Amino acid sequence: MNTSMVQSKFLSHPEDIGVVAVGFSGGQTRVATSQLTKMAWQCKAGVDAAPKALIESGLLTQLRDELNYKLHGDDEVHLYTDLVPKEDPPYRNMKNPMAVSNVTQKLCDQVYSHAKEGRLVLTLGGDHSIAIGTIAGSAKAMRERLGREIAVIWVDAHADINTPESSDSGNVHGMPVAFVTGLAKEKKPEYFGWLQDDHLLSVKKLVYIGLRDVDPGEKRILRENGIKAFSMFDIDKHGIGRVVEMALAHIGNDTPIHLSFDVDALDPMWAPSTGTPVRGGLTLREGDFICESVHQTGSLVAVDLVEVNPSLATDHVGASETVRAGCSLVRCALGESLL
Ligand SMILES: NC(=[NH2+])NCCC[C@H](N)C(=O)O
Ligand SMILES: [Mn+2]
Ligand SMILES: [Mn+2]
Repeated sequence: MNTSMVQSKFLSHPEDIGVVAVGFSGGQTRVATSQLTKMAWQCKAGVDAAPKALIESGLLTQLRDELNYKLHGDDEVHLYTDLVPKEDPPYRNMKNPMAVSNVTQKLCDQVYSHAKEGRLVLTLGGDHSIAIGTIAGSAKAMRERLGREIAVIWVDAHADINTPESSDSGNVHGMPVAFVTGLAKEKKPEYFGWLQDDHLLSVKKLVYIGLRDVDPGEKRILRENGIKAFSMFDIDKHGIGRVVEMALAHIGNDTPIHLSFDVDALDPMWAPSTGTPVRGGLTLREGDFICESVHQTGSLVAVDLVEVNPSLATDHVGASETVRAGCSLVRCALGESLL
């Protein structure tokens, strides 16, 4: 491999990647294009569009042929339509709660089974609710394999740490961090009650980068739990280099890192085709730099790329630019740009 400069600390097969492609968007209900009926997101053409577009634009081929990784798992995209119940009324204010719970539970198993083999796991989403499954799977595998907790670097315009009660939208893609940290609790297995202690992430091991659209309730949660967060203000003030350095220092160098990258962390100039764009974001280079820096630690064990949604662009340039940006982020996290 041409990434041999970086020694992986926590992977027993650093040249192997477990790929999970999940075209699921039940964690968000905002649909910008056609007039859809209430539950029609299930069968909406293009729900599977993100992973498919990323794969069709050559991402996996590049990882295989240019970065010399051995890929395991998905060349095709899971839609998990079999896991979506016919009736799925709101529960504790959450929309599509059973569908999201079922899909993330299934994803947790998939991520876990790659991670326990000592592979890096790459998940191509889907909306950010899927991180409930990917982080739960990583956390459990690292506890079992290494007896270690994981850290999460969450790169996003949003904190996604609403509890069902603090959320205004009821969209579960705004809640994944609350569930995986145990700040949102639920006993019923069909509503995320399947999350056990060994699936959870400590709030001390969580770091945000890129925040700029945080709900008042979320600000309170961040403050009350002393969660480390670098907003766009911090990036303007210190520069991206210093911010990433501080984020990594917070985690320490003996902790496996799960990178969860929401493409809406990037400014809409680079990634317009996403469900909840917010102006004033990261440049593509700043996004790539975060990924490169995390790669360089040798601690990376999992990457999520989420919220790429080609069907939301007003023109195909916007869609393909967003896909291109997403591919770039993933390749940087996997060591492409190091000489
Ligand atoms: N993954 C995302 N794009 N999340 C956006 C969340 C927006 C808002 N905070 C909410 O709770 O609904
Ligand atoms: Mn976001
Ligand atoms: Mn997000």
